[in-house]
Amino acid sequence: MAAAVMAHPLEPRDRDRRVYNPTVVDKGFAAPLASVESLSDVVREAGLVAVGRPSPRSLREPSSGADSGRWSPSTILEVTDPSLSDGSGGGASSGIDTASLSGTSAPHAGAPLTAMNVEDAAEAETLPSLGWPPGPSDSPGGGFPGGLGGHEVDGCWGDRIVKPAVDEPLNLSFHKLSYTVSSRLRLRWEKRRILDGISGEFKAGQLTAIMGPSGAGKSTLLDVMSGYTSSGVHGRLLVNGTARDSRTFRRQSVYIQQDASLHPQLTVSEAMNVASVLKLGRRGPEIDEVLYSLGLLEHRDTMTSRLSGGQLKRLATALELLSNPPVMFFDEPTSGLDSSTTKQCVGVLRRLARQGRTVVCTIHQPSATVFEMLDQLYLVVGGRCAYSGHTANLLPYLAGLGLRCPPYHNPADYALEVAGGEYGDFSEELVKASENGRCVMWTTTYTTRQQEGHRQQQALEVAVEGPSSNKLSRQSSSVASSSSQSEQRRCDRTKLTYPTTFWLQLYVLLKRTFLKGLRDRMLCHSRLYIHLVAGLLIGVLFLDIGGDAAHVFHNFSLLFFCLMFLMFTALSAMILAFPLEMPIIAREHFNRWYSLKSYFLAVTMADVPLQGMCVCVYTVVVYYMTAQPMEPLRFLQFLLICSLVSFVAQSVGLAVGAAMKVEHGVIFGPLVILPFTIFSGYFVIQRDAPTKMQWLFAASYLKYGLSGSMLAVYGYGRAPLERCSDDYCHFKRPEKFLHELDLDRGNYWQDAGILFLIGSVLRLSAYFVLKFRLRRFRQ
Ligand SMILES: Nc1ncnc2c1ncn2[C@@H]1O[C@H](COP(=O)(O)OP(=O)(O)OP(=O)(O)O)[C@@H](O)[C@H]1O
Repeated sequence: MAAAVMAHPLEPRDRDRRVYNPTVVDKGFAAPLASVESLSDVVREAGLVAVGRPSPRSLREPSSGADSGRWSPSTILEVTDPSLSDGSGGGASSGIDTASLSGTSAPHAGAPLTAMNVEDAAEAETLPSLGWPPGPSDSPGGGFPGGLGGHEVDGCWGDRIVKPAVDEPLNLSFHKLSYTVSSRLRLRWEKRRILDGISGEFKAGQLTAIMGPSGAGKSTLLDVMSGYTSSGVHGRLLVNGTARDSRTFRRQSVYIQQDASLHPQLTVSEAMNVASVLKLGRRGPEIDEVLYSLGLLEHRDTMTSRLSGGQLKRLATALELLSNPPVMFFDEPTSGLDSSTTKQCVGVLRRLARQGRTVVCTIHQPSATVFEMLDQLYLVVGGRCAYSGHTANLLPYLAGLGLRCPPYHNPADYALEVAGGEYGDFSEELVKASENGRCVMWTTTYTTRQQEGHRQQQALEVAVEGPSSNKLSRQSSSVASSSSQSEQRRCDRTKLTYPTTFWLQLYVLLKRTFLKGLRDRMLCHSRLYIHLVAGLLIGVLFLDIGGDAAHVFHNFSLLFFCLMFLMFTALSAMILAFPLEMPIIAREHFNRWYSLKSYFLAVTMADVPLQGMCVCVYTVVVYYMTAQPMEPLRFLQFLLICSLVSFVAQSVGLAVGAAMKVEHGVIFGPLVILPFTIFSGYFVIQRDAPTKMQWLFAASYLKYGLSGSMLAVYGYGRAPLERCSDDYCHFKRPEKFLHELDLDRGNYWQDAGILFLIGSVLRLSAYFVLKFRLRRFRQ
């Protein structure tokens, strides 16, 4: 029997009665002490019907209207005072109708909840809504009703609600899956099979852990299942029984890798905003909701670089959770976490699963408590399946093979010891017994099988009595219509490659890259100062030589040095742009935040203002101090040529950075551009070079830079130089000097055009190299 009491749960008079007041929920937790996360605790502490033990009604009635997809307060709790219940101690739960767990009316309708026990399902379905929208963000408590100010949330984030249940549960299965790589062994390419014909199923609503000894193939299996690795994979991958379409599946799943690669220069909320706009096309209320549910709300203004390891992992999950994906893969989400944080982390994964998601993770040596929190275990040994089934069935399974776990021994440890060969080599027996993952008899518990039987019995009754005679049929028809709607939504989504347009992606990524650049003050300022200081030094060294006919060769050296300097600074600024971000690009691009095109364009465009400023500062200082001709057109032409040379050098840097690792790029980059200096026309004039080497001059972009800058300074009918600090100046007339250097027939605009062309082609190549590298990076 349900009872709604109009008082705060912690008010003394009600504390005595131990009754929770649902109206507090309705009012958005306005009461000072009832913070949202403590709701379940309050109920538990109060000795009431646990959150995981709702009434049948609360299980069946999702909220409607504007709040659909979430659970309205009325469905959160219909709290029953045990004293008023039937005395079974289970309160309303004692009356749970197992049919209500069939998933027909639940938010994860259609998801087979075969291995979920009653409590688990109830836990999933009675998770309270956060009552969005929250109050003003500057309110105490971070804008959440009920207030979180000063509340230590880190300790209980595993107990919180996360995103609303998914509307499209997906069961993944794989049959005879193999993955082979070719590796080079003593000048020979050898094929190595890492996954060997394994099968299995990862169900919606369940938390599946992949375990096994080191090197068994756990991460590889996750890579293959998530689609992160696709070449070299053979076998059948199915989603809800039909062949997996990799493009569609990428829209439905996210993969959170072991090393949470995030942008250290952004705060938590900035990172969430970027993810939200890219994934949802807007900055939504989901941000605070998700942050809250993962215990990060009070850290939202913290720089990502200052987060702890566990917080980083949670942030990585929060970023992907924004799009409410039905399938989530986690590679070792608990590595590096202490036991308490590990428990919280697995708690979050379990909750994500309970809301209808398919959650698969790899895990190393879970404690007995953590192991109990898992639903399904997929044990891998040498790329084959040693066990696939419910965690509760592991020990009976092993016992059936004569492998008895010692009393008080952690089952997870025992399984790993067996798999690792500590009790002898049982791998063949295990693989045989599990039929390499095909055997499904261990996937359900005894209790669940009973529930399953009960549900089938009910379905049979409905079929006999007719479709309209039972509420189950009504639920079924609503499921049918919702599944056709979700089918429609799926079709709509299939047309889109990314959630947002190219231009929005470009805008967001540009903004993010700018922000990161500005935050990296050291790099940003030092680049500017280096150009200024170098300009001043060169200016002093070559002071006033520009108009002196006795120093034309010195001026020639000066112009060449200017190009060299700008070339190296531009190259080194861009050479690290991609290698350092490769893990981040791989994650974000794979999880469909943006296309590679928009990322590439944003990164290359974002550096333009800073590099432009650097070139301007340097050029203005040097041009003025060395007394080059004070004609605006000549100055602009010189500036343009300098900018184009740095554009080309940036493109070389991007291409080298895209193709190589950081350590290789730093060494190899300067080596790539050195040959261009030899054939620039400074050391050897083109007409004096052997005929067979003439083409190398044509390929040297520095030659066009030097030719262009000389023409800008001395070309186009410049008047004879007025000053001559020597007794005799042979090159008083600039055209005579240009003729000496074989530049008198040169064309400035042609040089500028060729430089632009070379820069663009190199940039395009950098894009394709990056695309290729990204593919290789995922293998
Ligand atoms: N691209 C590859 N080329 C060659 N060998 C590979 C490749 N990918 C994986 N392997 C090998 O496959 C085996 C399984 O690797 P995987 O990373 O999946 O193991 P794991 O079970 O996750 O190990 P750990 O628990 O230590 O992380 C390892 O021996 C690894 O060296």
